[in-house]
Amino acid sequence: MPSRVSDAFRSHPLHFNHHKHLDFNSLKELPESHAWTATPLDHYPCTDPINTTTTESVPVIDLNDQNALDQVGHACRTWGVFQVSNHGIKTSLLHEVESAGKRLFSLPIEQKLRAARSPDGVSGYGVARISSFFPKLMWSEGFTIFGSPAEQARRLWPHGYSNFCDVIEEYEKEMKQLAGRLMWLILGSLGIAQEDVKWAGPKGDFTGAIQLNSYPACPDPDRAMGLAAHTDSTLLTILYQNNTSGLQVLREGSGWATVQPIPGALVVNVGDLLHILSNGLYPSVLHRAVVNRSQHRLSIAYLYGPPANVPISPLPKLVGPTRPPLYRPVTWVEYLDTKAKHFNKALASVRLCGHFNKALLAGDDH
Ligand SMILES: C=C1C[C@]23C[C@@]1(O)CC[C@H]2[C@@]12CCC[C@@](C)(C(=O)O1)[C@H]2[C@@H]3C(=O)O
Ligand SMILES: O=C(O)CCC(=O)C(=O)O
Ligand SMILES: [Fe+2]
Repeated sequence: MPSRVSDAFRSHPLHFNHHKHLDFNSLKELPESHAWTATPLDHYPCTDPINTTTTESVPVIDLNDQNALDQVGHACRTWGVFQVSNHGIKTSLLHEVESAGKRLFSLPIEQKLRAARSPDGVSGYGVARISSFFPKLMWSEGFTIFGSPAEQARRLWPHGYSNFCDVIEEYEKEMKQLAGRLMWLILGSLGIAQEDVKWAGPKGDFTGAIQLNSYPACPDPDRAMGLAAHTDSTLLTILYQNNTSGLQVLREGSGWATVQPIPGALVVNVGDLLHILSNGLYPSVLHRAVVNRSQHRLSIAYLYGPPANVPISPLPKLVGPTRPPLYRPVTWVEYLDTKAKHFNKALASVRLCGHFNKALLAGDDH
């Protein structure tokens, strides 16, 4: 088993031919390669009709509100996602990172491919990692940054990469701080304090990745998919979306709810590792990105995880005689490796209590 996040995908490389990377802006029709077809893999183990939509709104929480703790707890239990305002990240930094993303994606395809993510790597330009589980391609391109952005940025702009790096590094620093604050707020809403999480002491080396997602305007949006339904393999994810909607979350019992962009707000969603840590009390949220005919959409996700090699398991305080531990311990690296292999069955594959067996994994068609 690899021990570093950067090595998590060694055993499941993602091979994509460069000719599959399209210059989206030059296309007047949706190519067959991108005409999305629902597959059984779209269907997670949930009871909802998968294509129903709802007009319900994701909770918006003012972090300065004195009831923020309770509101966060309620949102995590019932939605697995919420938007935050008064989060302390300067609007100017959000705009700068948005411009940096736009600058990157508007480069010619040949230039972007110079920073292509290697098949077994984490950082760089390419299609979403989960693409290999689907017969058709998604209408999006992505750029993943894990650790320093310098190596990839130098390939994109050999003579002028420092501005991009400065903005990304500043964003990483600010996001890491906010993600820590949000994690303790979320755990606090479960009655968990810092001393209850031994591995998360002051030296706890939490890690984060930045995922820039670009969704060009699409000539046939109803037949395309920006980013297929998935949960994040994180503790939590903080997402900045520009003023174009596209993010949808699955609301149990109701269907897909659009997360309307609110200027300056950030979207926070529960990831699979928080789902495990909370012993299933705060379920990770299934989400996807749809595309539209006239507007380019950009989103920037900060994927926040625990120290790479710490076994994550249900917190002892959330386990008891009436609530046995639902998941076995798993490190972030091991979980990313499992996700790369089993995608939507990864969480079930680490579940205890006989809810899952090897026969289910045998159905993987990856
Ligand atoms: C830390 C990570 C989580 C992620 C894989 C990655 O190494 C970096 C990219 C992340 C992302 C973003 C888009 C959706 C997703 C499922 C994917 O394909 O790449 C997530 C991965 C994840 O959360 O499993
Ligand atoms: O673009 C979006 O709104 C969703 C992005 C996302 O889910 C991700 O990067 O993990
Ligand atoms: Fe996501």
